Amino acid sequence: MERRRTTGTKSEEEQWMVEDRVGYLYAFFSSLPPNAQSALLEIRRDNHLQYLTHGLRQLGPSFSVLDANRPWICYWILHSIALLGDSVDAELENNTIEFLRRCQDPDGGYGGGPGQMPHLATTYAAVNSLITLGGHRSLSSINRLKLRTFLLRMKDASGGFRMHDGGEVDVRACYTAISAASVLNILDNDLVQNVGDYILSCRTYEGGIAGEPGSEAHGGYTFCGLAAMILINEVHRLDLPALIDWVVFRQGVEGGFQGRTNKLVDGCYSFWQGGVAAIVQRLQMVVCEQLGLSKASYLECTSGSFHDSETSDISNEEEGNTGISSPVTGTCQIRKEGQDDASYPVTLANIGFDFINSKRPMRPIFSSMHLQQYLLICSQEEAGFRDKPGKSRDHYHTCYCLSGLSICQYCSTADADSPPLPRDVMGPYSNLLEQVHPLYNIVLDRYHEAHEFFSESENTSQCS
Ligand SMILES: CC(C)=CCC/C(C)=C/CC/C(C)=C/COP(=O)(O)OP(=O)(O)O
Ligand SMILES: [Zn+2]
Repeated sequence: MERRRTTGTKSEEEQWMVEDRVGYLYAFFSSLPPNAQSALLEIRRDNHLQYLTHGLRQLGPSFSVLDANRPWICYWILHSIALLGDSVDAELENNTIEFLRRCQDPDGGYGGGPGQMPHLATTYAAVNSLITLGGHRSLSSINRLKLRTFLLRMKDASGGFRMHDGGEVDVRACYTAISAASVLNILDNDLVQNVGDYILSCRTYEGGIAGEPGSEAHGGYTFCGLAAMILINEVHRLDLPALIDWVVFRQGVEGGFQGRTNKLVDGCYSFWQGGVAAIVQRLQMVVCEQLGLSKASYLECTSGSFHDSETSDISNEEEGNTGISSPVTGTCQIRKEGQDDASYPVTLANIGFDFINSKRPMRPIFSSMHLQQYLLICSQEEAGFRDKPGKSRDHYHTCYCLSGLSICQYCSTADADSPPLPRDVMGPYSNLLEQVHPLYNIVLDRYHEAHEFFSESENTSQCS
């Protein structure tokens, strides 16, 4: 079959170059004897850990580098280390908590460095970093009362959020605000007000979500929009069949995902697009409802998609109930079109928790193996990960390539707490990473610790 070559925002030369480099690596891999192939598929855990720890130390004991991105660097590194099943030593942990404390603005939120203006992106990164570090000192260093005030100040008349005082309003700002508020258990109706309308205004004719109304659909923003819509309990308002259609066609012949139509694949979209695909797996009832499928068709299209116990769980549902009520998707409570707050009360604080405890009623909608192959053979370096062959490693790509690998490894199990089967993990089973909460991109056990911590009354009193 003739391969379709696309033209558009990337040049044909660029696409050929990627295909040549990727093709060369795959041909090289195929030419190797089995033991050498296995070695190439191994996650070079120790090397990655060394690269990451060195990166965090480079920020120095005083983290004095002049950069507006430092909480991000902390998050990319700490999250990567957590995904690899490790943690930093006590000194580095103390330095990081202390540094992030100095980034916290007296009026709430976190800036890119001490004394810098608070910004939603660095606030999200700082909150996720502190949750990833875990422990009382780290979690209680977040001033949630002031943070809520900062988030409310960022709220725009459109319902969206602006990144910082006087800054741009976009879907990234909506997600970072909602994600931080949700995980810290400070999400309320004032913050949620009309944010769904803003996100809906960013949908595009292709089926994905853009950064702002009128822009092009992009994987980064589609992840942000979808995750935020779930966290505010309004995901039923998105056109999920159209979104699925868009995201599945973003996986390229190389195995990796592209961020938008006619652009090159890049390892970081393994998380942004792979995360969208993994999230959608738990929304099958909403999808079926939007497609107008009856319960019988729903059962038919899910039967055999996972293990027998999974299908029998679903068949035990009340007759005629095609709603997205809790039993079908585990405990995930997702509102149906037309249901109002009064008829379908939901506690905003529990949405993230219920979501991760829900089952995945359907199999992956993308090729997990092909994506793992791209990540392990084309993105992995001796230490660290990169966008694509020919590019250099960096902490951002290391974080999102590992996050994408974790998404791939766990997306074929129906239950949140069953370990993946060896056949679903490319390379040796020792490649298995920690599982992430896909709505926040935080390693699951750190998420659970934070959820418990911020649900306890003595820790929530500063917010009431
Ligand atoms: C939580 C949070 C802050 C999320 C951010 C999400 C994210 C990655 C947004 C992408 C932004 C964007 C339009 C990149 C395009 O860059 P490009 O033109 O260099 O890349 P491309 O060719 O792959 O589109
Ligand atoms: Zn990238």
